[in-house]
Amino acid sequence: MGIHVEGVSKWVLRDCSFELPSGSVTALVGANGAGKTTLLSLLAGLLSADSGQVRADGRVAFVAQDKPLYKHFTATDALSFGKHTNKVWDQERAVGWLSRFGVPLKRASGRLSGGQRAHISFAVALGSRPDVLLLDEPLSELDPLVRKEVTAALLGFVADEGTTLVLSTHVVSELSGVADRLLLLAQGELLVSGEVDDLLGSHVSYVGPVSTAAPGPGDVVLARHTAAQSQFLVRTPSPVSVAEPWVSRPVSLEDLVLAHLEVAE
Ligand SMILES: Nc1ncnc2c1ncn2[C@@H]1O[C@H](COP(=O)(O)OP(=O)(O)OP(=O)(O)O)[C@@H](O)[C@H]1O
Repeated sequence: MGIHVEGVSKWVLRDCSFELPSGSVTALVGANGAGKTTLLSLLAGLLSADSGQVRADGRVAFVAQDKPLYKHFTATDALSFGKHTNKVWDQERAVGWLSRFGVPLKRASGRLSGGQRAHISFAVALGSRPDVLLLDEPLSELDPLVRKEVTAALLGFVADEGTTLVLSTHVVSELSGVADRLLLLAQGELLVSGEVDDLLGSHVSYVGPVSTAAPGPGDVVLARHTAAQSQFLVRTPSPVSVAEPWVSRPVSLEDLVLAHLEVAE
């Protein structure tokens, strides 16, 4: 149960095409206003495309960025709502999530913390046993330890049930080891798309003496110069070793994302 998107355009989004296989974990990154929520809303079927096609196979659940909940609803009410509005419902899983994270079941959500409300949204989404789970900045309300636990739990669903996960985030430092695919949006355009391993294998950083040109082949994504040295982050299908005094270094996912975002600014 994957996602297929072809030539989709909507307001700021222009001609986005990509495919996400079943059981993949995709990080959707981009600056504020790049179009992440718009793209997730299209995938969730909450918006329709002006042109192009979106196909998400199976049941889709979407946890919106602001995690909207009726403020008088308790967690129990929210699960009851989930049960009555979804064809498939797994009460045990939904309740299990809330008890794992210690969310009071009988307190109105208006009197819960942002993190506790986020857990109610997760519980409702997971209770619907989605094949495709779309999360818009899911971790933003959570403390660092809980972020780790939530991420591990979500990856558990991917591993155990082949759930296809797409999550937008600004916290690029936490993507490594989580996402196996990347979608990077800049001003509505899909600037980078693909498997993380392929992308890391096709980017390299060259560091050496001050120079106006990179010492090896490829498209320069970002160049930085100090008084003493130059550094080029380059995209190339096959990184080569460079002659001394230059050194080539592998690029981390964070470096790669930040470089593309910085250039797109
Ligand atoms: N209902 C709408 N009608 C027209 N334009 C919209 C609408 N909603 C959002 N936009 C515009 O679309 C652009 C992309 O917004 P979107 O919310 O998708 O960005 P985002 O990448 O999720 O940003 P952020 O990281 O700040 O949440 C913005 O310029 C925004 O003003």
